Amino acid sequence: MSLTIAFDLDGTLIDSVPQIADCVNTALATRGAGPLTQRTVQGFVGKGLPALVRQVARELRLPEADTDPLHGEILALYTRVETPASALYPGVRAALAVLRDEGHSLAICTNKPHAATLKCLADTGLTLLFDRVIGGDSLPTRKPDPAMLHAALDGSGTALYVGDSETDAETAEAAGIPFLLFTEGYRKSAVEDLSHTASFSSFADLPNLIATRSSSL
Ligand SMILES: O=C(O)COP(=O)(O)O
Repeated sequence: MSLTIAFDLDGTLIDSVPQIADCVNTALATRGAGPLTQRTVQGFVGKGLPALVRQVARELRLPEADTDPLHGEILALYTRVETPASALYPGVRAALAVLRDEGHSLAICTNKPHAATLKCLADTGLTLLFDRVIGGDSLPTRKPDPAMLHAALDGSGTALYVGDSETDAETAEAAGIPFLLFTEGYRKSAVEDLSHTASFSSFADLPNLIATRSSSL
């Protein structure tokens, strides 16, 4: 059976924290603030850029009035930053190619800003694999609101969402779509806390896992 499979981006297909941290720290350096470690920045990824900037500002006690300018500067850097192909998690490209060859339609549903998402997909050579790309500023609301996932799935009844975080799991649940958890990404809680969720730790296993599950969808 062919499915529409939506993927989260940061922490699912791509380990993008080094690039995000670079953008954040470049903008902070002009203020004489920071730098923040990649680990700290990773903890702020998942709810979109405005939420990340608010957490950066809180962490460093930056003046409230600086939040909007800081967001604008980070967004400008983020839209230009190069993502190396090595940022893809192992096996991602091959797994996506297999899923396409099997006739599935693929989409991106990420809270990363849309322009930065398109650049990241182009840099890593993934653009042509996806039929639809919904970014964090594509719609009035972000994940965990399910509207983004509905848009990414474009009305397809037989669908799956693949992501790495609690936000992704919550989004899938709100949309009524089955969820597959990639356990090697930026999840904040223990895997056991999400043990009711089907999971995988290697993209080499994903096509088989989807084939097994698609029979029960
Ligand atoms: O928070 C972000 O900017 C992106 O996060 P996501 O790709 O995991 O949705």
